[in-house]
Amino acid sequence: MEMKMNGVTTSTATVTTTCESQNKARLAILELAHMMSVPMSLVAVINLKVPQAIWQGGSNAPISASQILARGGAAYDAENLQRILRLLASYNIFMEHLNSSGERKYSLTDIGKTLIDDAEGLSYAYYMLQHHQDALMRAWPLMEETVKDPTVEPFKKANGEGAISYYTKRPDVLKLAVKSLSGMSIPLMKDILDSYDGFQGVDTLVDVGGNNGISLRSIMEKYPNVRKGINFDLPDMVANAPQIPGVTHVGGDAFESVPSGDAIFIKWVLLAWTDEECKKVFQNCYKALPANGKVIACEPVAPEMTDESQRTRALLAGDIFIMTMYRTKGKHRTEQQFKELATSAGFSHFRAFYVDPYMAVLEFHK
Ligand SMILES: C[S@@+](CC[C@H](N)C(=O)[O-])C[C@H]1O[C@@H](n2cnc3c(N)ncnc32)[C@H](O)[C@@H]1O
Repeated sequence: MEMKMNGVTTSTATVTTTCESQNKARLAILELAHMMSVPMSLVAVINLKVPQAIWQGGSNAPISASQILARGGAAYDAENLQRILRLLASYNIFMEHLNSSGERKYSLTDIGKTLIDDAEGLSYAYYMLQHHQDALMRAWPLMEETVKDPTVEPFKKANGEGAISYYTKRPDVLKLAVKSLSGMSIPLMKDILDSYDGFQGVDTLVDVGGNNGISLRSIMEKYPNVRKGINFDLPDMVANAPQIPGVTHVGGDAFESVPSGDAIFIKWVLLAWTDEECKKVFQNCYKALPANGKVIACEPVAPEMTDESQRTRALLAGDIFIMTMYRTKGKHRTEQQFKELATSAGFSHFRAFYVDPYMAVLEFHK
């Protein structure tokens, strides 16, 4: 609607729209200012064992905050737990069931169920705990340092040493790190192996940066043609790796050399290295492979376009995590960046398979 007063034309529609967009902007910035409440609430419910109290071996029947606490047997504050659960319900981690008398009960959504341990005692809960432990939390306030001085990682500035050396010196921290990696790997490997068949025809498979060998185990269970698995990682990492039929654990440094095999698997490793380091490892892989050999990398692939989708946000947030914790110049790379790195090390053919929303399988053929 247009109004003319004293020769000035005012449009109420425009005023309303401007006002609405300013309100939305103020709301958005407040949500961001309080964002830390979300991961810290998740950590709190994991530590309080709330998901298991609701899950009860699969019943997942809605229960109230006081019933959740009663199942744990502790006389804790139900009102405050309910406040945490309400926030997490707004992020679709719990489903809130509000009855006519105003009582709130909670069950687990699909996201909440990722926090429930499987038969091996693994889940995404350990990934949440790993990412929010004290040593990592100390590094976050130093993130701006990556812009001012990209030569030293904030993690190192905060803790006096790099992340891997920090983990390997502390048995409890290392245990959590390994559990968090395994909890992510098992469902991811299942998805990959359901749709990617590039392990067919491989007899000896090397997993570079394979940690405890759990990915090799999944591959060899699905593909019995892989008779020999070589799990290659830093000596401190393989020192206590579990025995897996057909798998030999080998300690070493991928920047120096990698063991030979028909194919080389490398998952969730390249992201933590600089371009120069990746090139060096690609060159070492090239030397270790036969004429028709291939590298099968499984890494997050950054989108070319920036948008507001959950996938883009998860991948870009992961990129900042790497920059802050592992290598200021490690990164989530685009498909094109991966291709250029591998080509510079001599690989001639490249294929990408988007089998998972976060990680893609990238094949580099000799
Ligand atoms: C993020 S973890 C990924 C582990 C495993 N591939 C997975 O997907 O669960 C990175 C691994 O790379 C290993 N690593 C780091 N630097 C290495 C090096 N120079 N040579 C061999 N392995 C290395 C680490 O010890 C760690 O186990």
